[in-house]
Amino acid sequence: MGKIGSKFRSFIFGQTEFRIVMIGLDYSGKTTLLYKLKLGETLKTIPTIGFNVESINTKKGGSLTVWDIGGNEKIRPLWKHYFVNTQAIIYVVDSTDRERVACASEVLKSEIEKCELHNIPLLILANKCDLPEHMSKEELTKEMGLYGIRGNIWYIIETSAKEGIGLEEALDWLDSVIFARVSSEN
Ligand SMILES: Nc1nc2c(ncn2[C@@H]2O[C@H](COP(=O)(O)OP(=O)(O)OP(=O)(O)O)[C@@H](O)[C@H]2O)c(=O)[nH]1
Ligand SMILES: [Mg+2]
Repeated sequence: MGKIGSKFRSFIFGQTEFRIVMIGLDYSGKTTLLYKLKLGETLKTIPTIGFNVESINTKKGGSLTVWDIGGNEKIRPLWKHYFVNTQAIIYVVDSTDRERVACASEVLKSEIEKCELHNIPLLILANKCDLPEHMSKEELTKEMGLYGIRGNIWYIIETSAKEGIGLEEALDWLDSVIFARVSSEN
C-alpha cells in the first residue's frame, strides 16, 4: 500500500504505528530475523544483552516498531518490562533444537501467565526451516502443546531468517491482526 493508502488508514484508524515485542530462547534467531526484516540482509550476530529496536514498514501501510529482546536465561526476567502497550508478541523458536523444545514451550506459557498476556496476539516463528533437521510447524505445535494456549489469537509460521522464508507472511499476519483489533476498538 502506497502513501495514499497509508494516509487513508491513518485517517480511518488513527494509529498506524504499532509496538511488537520479539522474545524467545537465546540462539533462536531473533536478531537475525530483525535485521533480515529491516535490511533484507543476513547479518552476523552476537548474543543480545539488552535489546535491539527497529521500525519496519508493512505493505499495508503499518509501521511496526519491533523490539528484539535478548533471550539468555539470565536476562529473561527483564522481558516483562517490555510488554507495556504491546500490540503483538513474536515468539521465536529454533525449530532444530529438539533438546530445548520443552523449555521453549514452558518459557512461553509461563510468560503468558506471569505477565497476563492472554489478550495479545501471538505469532510463533518456527525459525531455521532452511536446515534439514528442522521440525515442521505441525510437529512444533504438538511438541510445544500450542493448542493448550487459551485466550490468545495465535498463529505459527515456518521461517528462515537466513533465507528470508516466511517473513512476508509474518508481516502480513501481524498487519491484519493488529488492524482488525484497532478497527474493532474504534
Ligand atoms: N541456518 C540458520 N541459522 C540461523 C537462522 N536464524 C538465525 N540463525 C543463526 O542462529 C544463531 C543465533 O542467531 P541470533 O539472531 O543471534 O539469535 P538470538 O535469538 O538473537 O539470540 P540472543 O540474542 O542470544 O537471544 C546465529 O549463528 C545465526 O546466524 C536461520 O533461519 N537459519
Ligand atoms: Mg539477539
